[in-house]
Amino acid sequence: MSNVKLAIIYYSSTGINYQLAKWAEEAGKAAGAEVRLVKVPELAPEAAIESNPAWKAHYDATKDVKEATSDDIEWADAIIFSTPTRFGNVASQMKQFLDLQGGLWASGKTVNKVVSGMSSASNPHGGQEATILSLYTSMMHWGAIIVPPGYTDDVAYAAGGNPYGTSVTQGQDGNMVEDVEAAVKHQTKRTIEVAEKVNQ
Ligand SMILES: Cc1cc2nc3c(=O)[nH]c(=O)nc-3n(C[C@H](O)[C@H](O)[C@H](O)COP(=O)(O)O)c2cc1C
Repeated sequence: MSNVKLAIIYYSSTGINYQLAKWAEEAGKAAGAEVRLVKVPELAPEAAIESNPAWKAHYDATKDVKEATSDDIEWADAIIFSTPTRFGNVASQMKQFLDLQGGLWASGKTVNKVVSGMSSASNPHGGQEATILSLYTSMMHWGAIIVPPGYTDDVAYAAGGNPYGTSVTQGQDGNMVEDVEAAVKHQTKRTIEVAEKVNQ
């Protein structure tokens, strides 16, 4: 049984980062952590969502997933973020959520959170690393403890070998190209293990 409280905070428009988040949730529960899976609020205009059937379908399918709040950050010992790449950067929905944590940051409540990031893009080199690095830049300002997966397990290689954080390519058919489930689960387990050490 782990003493770690793990928040998995994601944004997803067509389901890829939701699936990454779900695998992280599974791994977190398997490790005995207390887990919250939450999505950041959607910001896009209704018309944009309606114009994209895959986006609309995912939006409707995940209506019941709880929305992330500052309380989830304050509550968590460890946080796994998952965000799609948008022009090589963190999705604005995720960025908005981070930017709304100024009050928490100012009161020192983001310090020593153990964090790790995941991402996806439609090209194998479409900006996944840059997106995760952008996320980590904000985490440095938070005084968070960043836990990259590195090459701490061979599963990283089969998943495309991104040491910054697990990332995946979304193919033209909308599905994942690489098999990254094991890498997500390893990254989650490792993040929890580091949080356990920090909690000691
Ligand atoms: C506005 C916009 C910008 C995007 N920018 C990139 C990009 O820079 N590189 C890339 O490979 N894919 C890009 N994509 C594709 C998305 O990253 C991809 O569809 C996403 O990772 C799927 O994740 P999701 O299903 O969780 O939303 C972009 C998509 C949109 C809508």
